[in-house]
Amino acid sequence: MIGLETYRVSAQALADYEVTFSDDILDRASPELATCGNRTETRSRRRIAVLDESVNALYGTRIREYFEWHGLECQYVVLPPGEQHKVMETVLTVIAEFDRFGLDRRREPVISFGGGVLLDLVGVATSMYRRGVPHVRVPTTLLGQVDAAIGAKTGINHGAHKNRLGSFQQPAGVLLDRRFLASLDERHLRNGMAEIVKLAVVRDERLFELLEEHGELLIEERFQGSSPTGERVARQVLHRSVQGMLAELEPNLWERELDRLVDFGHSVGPALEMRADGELLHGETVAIDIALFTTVAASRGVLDDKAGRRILELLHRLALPTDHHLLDGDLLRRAMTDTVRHRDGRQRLPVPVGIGAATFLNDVSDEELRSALRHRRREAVPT
Ligand SMILES: NC(=O)c1ccc[n+]([C@@H]2O[C@H](COP(=O)([O-])OP(=O)(O)OC[C@H]3O[C@@H](n4cnc5c(N)ncnc54)[C@H](O)[C@@H]3O)[C@@H](O)[C@H]2O)c1
Ligand SMILES: O=C(CO)[C@@H](O)[C@H](O)[C@H](O)[C@H](O)COP(=O)(O)O
Ligand SMILES: [Co+2]
Repeated sequence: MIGLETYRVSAQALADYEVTFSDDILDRASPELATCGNRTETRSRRRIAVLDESVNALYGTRIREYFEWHGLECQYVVLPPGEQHKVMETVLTVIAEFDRFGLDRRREPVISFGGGVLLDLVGVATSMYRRGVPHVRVPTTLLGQVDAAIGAKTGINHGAHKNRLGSFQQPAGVLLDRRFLASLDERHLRNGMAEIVKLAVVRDERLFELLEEHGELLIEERFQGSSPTGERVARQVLHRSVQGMLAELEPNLWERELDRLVDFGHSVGPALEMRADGELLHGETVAIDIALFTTVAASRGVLDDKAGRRILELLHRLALPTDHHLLDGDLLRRAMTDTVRHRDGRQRLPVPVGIGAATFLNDVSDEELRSALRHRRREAVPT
């Protein structure tokens, strides 16, 4: 007690989880999937697995064979793919399945197989159910592997807003297996590349160079290492991306600090993504946002023209969009209003000051943004 009427409660939550690269998690000889997330002494042989519909079609048989071989009794829930399903209704469907299964509180990890959409929404369900049940994440998209799966954020869209509802929930474990990327279509590979470009621009010049030199090869080989160079670079790029992302996330996992470099690409992007209503993928809006704020930085002179050009050229080379017809002055203004609220009253706009280095701006006017947009359109390479 610190006064006559006041009791202070002070407790700390420890985040402690592992992100593990594994070469073939569905190989029955790999123990990771069978053991991941079950750290309690009273181990259970039951699991509930939530699968994206496409992942189920492609890998469902192998996943079922794996759990069966390991003597785990598993219930399967298959969810339809697509950002339009990242809503509360789907979360409640998942929760109804937990009830039907009779999910124990700690010893029966929920295991998710899918991209960022599925992981985000199952994350919401697992963080709410009994106020938190363990969740093992198995990302099957590039974007999932380098970003969505490895931090502590869960989220669903609500109203007109991206990720308006969600929670911070550390995963019980994350298993990264690039073999899943073999079946990913080219657009979704490029989409994942956008989050890698984001990270490279703000903190890792070497990663940026690797993308400049080998980005197209990586996409062509779907990160499967069909050539010796492709193999070496795929491993390097995935490891540098995950390592760099975790280095940004770990010291600020609960986002007490709102100046976040990994928000680069996400200042007006989320509003554009919602407005485009399925026409643009998440990573594509990240690319458009990167292009816009690179232009802001170059126009201000905090970024030299050569570096600015390299960033835009890399986006073009990776066939990522750098503009969209729905991006206009009105959208920019409304996006910034919401972003400032999300960042607690300040803009905190990450912008590059070189390749691999960034700063935050807090005084960008609506006119400056509109002017950057006009500038981008004048410079746009006709296709
Ligand atoms: N929580 C976070 O920190 C965080 C970070 C970044 C992005 N996100 C969220 O992630 C979402 C985007 O994730 P995404 O890009 O992975 O999209 P996604 O989950 O929609 O998956 C993309 C598509 O690929 C299909 N698919 C998945 N795995 C496949 C495979 N191995 N082979 C073939 N097809 C496969 C899916 O069915 C889907 O159609 C957005 O909602 C974004 O907000 C969250
Ligand atoms: O897209 C996401 C998370 O949703 C990440 O790629 C990104 O690094 C950041 O977490 C976002 O910039 C901020 O996300 P949010 O708080 O707006 O959901
Ligand atoms: Co993102």
